[in-house]
Amino acid sequence: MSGAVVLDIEGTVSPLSAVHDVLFPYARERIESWVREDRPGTPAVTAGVRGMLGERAGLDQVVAALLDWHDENAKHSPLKTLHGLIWEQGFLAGELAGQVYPDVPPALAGWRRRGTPCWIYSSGSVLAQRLWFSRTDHGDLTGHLAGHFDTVNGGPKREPASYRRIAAEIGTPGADILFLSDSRAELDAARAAGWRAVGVRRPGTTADFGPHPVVADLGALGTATEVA
Ligand SMILES: CSCCC(=O)C(=O)COP(=O)(O)O
Ligand SMILES: [Mg+2]
Repeated sequence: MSGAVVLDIEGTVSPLSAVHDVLFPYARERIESWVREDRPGTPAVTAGVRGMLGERAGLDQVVAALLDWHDENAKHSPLKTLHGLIWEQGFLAGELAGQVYPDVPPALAGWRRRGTPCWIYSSGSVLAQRLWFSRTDHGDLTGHLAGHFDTVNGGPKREPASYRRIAAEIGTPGADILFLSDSRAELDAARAAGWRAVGVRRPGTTADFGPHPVVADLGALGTATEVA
């Protein structure tokens, strides 16, 4: 076996609406109370926000920054960490569940069967990713995954350096890694790092993928993924 597959979540294996209409509102309602009540894990989030705003930022400024970043869909790590902590409570309470397109479970199973490790790289925190794949509308898919990268252990998704770091971490040359995403900027960054990059255009989306090959679902990749 050689090669690996790396998958984006939102807009690629999961509908945008599952994140934007369900997960994000669930988190937004709770951001302020979690920070003010110093819930487990939030001191590190507050410290991370202060690291970005300045160490003297008061709690009101920290809360305002998190809410602004949330509303802008900024991918700053302290916000994404807080999202994961809040969502964990929702998943454990049965109020949230993962959602993937129907072509995703068979594709993951196929890569696993062929001995091709499949990794996730999302701006959502590793905690959020694990919860998402462990409780999907198609069951627990975590057994198909080799591991997870986010903006903390991988880096920003639009920077080639992040893709070089991940390739080194998983011990696979970039030329043998297939990256699938709905974002042209992410595909550009992966390609600049020497990865193979393929756009995924889901129903209702009109992204311009520029020079990158595009598929409508993971089944359309066929055996071409035998980078893989
Ligand atoms: C289920 S993980 C939450 C998704 C998320 O928070 C996010 O920002 C999605 O970004 P992606 O990199 O997967 O497009
Ligand atoms: Mg995406």
